[in-house]
Parts: sequence; C-alpha cells; structure tokens
Amino acid sequence: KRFSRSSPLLVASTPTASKQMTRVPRNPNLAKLEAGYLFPEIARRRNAYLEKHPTANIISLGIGDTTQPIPAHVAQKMAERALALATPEGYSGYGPDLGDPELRKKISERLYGGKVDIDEVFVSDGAKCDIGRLQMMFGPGVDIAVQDPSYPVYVDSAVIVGQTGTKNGSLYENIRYMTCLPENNFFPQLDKVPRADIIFFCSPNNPTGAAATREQLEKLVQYAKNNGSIIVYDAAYAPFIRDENIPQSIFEIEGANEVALECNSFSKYAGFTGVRLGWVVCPKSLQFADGSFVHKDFRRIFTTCFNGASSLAQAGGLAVLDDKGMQEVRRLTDYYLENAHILSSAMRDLGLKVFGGENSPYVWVQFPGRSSWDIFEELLERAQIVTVPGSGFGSGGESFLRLSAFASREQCLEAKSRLEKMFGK
Ligand SMILES: Cc1ncc(COP(=O)(O)O)c(CN[C@@H](CCC[C@H](N)C(=O)O)C(=O)O)c1O
Repeated sequence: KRFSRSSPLLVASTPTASKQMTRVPRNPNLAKLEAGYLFPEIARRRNAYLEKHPTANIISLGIGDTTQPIPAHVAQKMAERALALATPEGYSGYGPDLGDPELRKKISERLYGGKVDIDEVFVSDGAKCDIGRLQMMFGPGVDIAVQDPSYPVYVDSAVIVGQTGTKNGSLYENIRYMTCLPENNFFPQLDKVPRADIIFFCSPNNPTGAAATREQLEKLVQYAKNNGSIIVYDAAYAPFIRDENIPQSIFEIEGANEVALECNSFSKYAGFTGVRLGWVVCPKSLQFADGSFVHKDFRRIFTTCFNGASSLAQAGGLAVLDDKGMQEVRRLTDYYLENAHILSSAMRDLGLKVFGGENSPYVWVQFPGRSSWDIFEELLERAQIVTVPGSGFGSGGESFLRLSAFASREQCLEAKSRLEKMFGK
C-alpha cells in the first residue's frame, strides 16, 4: 500500500544537531513530556521487528486504525465532489467556518435527534485535532482529570499547553487520575477524585472497552455540576454501542448541556481515519466562571486556528449520514464487534482475565504482575502480533494489553490460533 505503515519513510528520523545554534528558548512544557507519543513508538517497534525479520507475517491488533473499505456510495459522493471541483460551476474554495450547514444539520438530526442546535455543531478534521484546539482554548490555568488508563492525547496535550507540573514516576503533577480498574468496574469513584476544572471522559472507553451506563453518566454529570467542572466527553466509539442502556451521547443525560461538550469522529463510523472528519458539540449554554460563553471562545479558536474540514471529506460525511450510510456504519461496526468477540473469547478460553470487547472494538486483557511492555514484546516475538501495552495509556494500564479488533476477520482468526499455540492450548 502506498502509505503502508511499515515504509521506512514514515518512521520519523531523529534530527541531527546543526552547527548553527539558534537563540530561541524551547517551550519548557515540551521538555516535561517524557517518552514519545505512544502510537509512533508502537509503529517504530513493529518496523524494527520487520527489519530483523523481513519475511515475518505480522498481524496488527495495535493501533486502532480501520481496515475495511469505505462504503462504495460514500466514496462515490467524495469522487463526485472532487470532479466537481474541476468545473467552473462546481468549484469551491474555503468552506463555511463551522462546516457545511447541511452536514451540521444532519449531524444534529441523525446523531442527536435534533437535541442539539445546528450552531452548536463544529465540523472538524477529527477528534484528536479538536482535543488539541479545546486545550488551546482552556489554556494553562486549568487542571484536568482523566480516566486512568485513557487515550494519551488528554494528558499529553495538557502537558504541552502547560496545565501540569513535571512527571513524578508515571504521574504528572496537577492531573487528577481517576483510576479505572476491574475492582471498580472501570468507572471512577467520583467522591474520591479531587475537583478538576476539566474532566476528560471517554466512553466507550479507549483502552478498557468499558461503556458507561446511563446511571453512571448521571453521576458524572451531577459530579461536574457539584464541582463547577466542564466535561469533555469523547464519544469516538459511540457507533459500537449495542446495549440499550448505554447512552450514545452525554447529551442524553438531563442537564449535560450546562456542564459538558462532546467530541466525536467519523473515523470509526465509516473508516474515515485517513479522510479526516470529526465534530464537536459545544452547547451555547456552557459558561466559564466569569459568565462568558465557552461557545464564543471555541468559535474564536476554531476560526483562528483552523481553516475547516476538507470539502471532500464533508461530502463523504453527508453520505455516511444518509439512510444507506447508516446501514453501512452498522455493518462495518458489527464486523469489528465480531472480531472483538473472537479475540476476547480466545483470550478468555486461555484462562486470561478479559474485559471490554462489547460495545467497543477494544479488548482489555490482564496479565497480573507482568509489565505491559514485556508482554507486548513477547507477543511480537513469539506470535508476530502487534498490540498496545496498557501502561502506554497510564499507570492504571500496567499489566494489561489492549487488542484492537480492526484487523481483517482472517487475521483475527489467525491471531486466535497463534495465541492458542503460544499459551499452549
Ligand atoms: C478516544 C479517541 N478519541 C479520538 C481518537 C482519534 O480520532 P480522530 O481519528 O482524530 O477523529 C482516537 C483514536 N485512537 C486510536 C488511533 C491512535 C492512532 C492515531 N494516530 C491517534 O493518535 O489518534 C487508538 O487508540 O488506537 C481515540 O481512541
């Protein structure tokens, strides 16, 4: 594949010191970031293994990157939009600041049942990018709470914008880590979490696969209200929810529009990880302590630091949200959920403690007393399977391994038999 992850070009080379030293001071926050960002490290280790064993048939259950083709009619719509750009009547340049109004309307109607206003929907180039922009808006003067373990961008972006102190051991000063373990059913004991201004909450959760129930989310919203906090609710895996009692959005909870905003993504809806399309719902009623409106500030950041999602990607998003597209989303996510079931039952049959994999494409496997990176290396060396070490998501992930269910069905079945051989079934 043209952009196969294994091509050496894509593995960042380390810069060499130049003779001419500049006098520009480095951002001191970047110096606080210890290791590199987690996912390029996974790719680096995978490529290093391939260099040593060029004929290895590696199966990737690591980076949560979709593998199934985009639905044909969605690709067709993007192609038509691209061809239209080559015509005088079809050409268009910069789009509307907050996204194609028709797409914003469809997101509101199809995904929120009209519960959110169209002008509360900000169409973007993806949820990860929105997290960065939200952090720019919040600035260095706030403190955050994160589920531990969780998607590394919440903590790393907090360090970069100056919301934290230095790292002591595996924890950054000034971050409230809300431990999520089997013991508390992967939902934090909120009454034991010190107040934080911003609460990053991802459900269905990456990496544990835990999906918060309505009752749990009502507690979370009440906790934020009691503490005057703002929830940044990351619902990137909502399309995997099958359990009726699991809300698809924080805005299904009464009063959430006074304490929460939501980021989401087309990445896992329809394989848009490379197309790049996401959105934020920022309620107009959300206010900062001084009474100013979050919506106003986010709009300022959005329009100042971002020039809008690609018109091609937005054309694709419109097709994803039509009736045919929503059926395709269901088919694709069912496919990945079946993969998750194959992987979770395989690991369970081997006597391992397994979590997640339902309402989520992530399977969370516990190896008590073992280092996550050692298990990662062992699976790579002995079974040529790439996973993600749980400790990469925080100290709460130590001794866990994350398996993603985005590989092909054949690869998941092959991984199952390799794991059975490896663990001696
Ligand atoms: C909870 C959550 N929120 C947002 C995202 C990214 O959404 P986006 O694609 O930007 O709309 C993700 C994607 N995470 C995956 C891909 C990681 C590797 C990608 N390079 C990245 O850094 O996001 C993973 O954990 O394997 C996520 O889990």
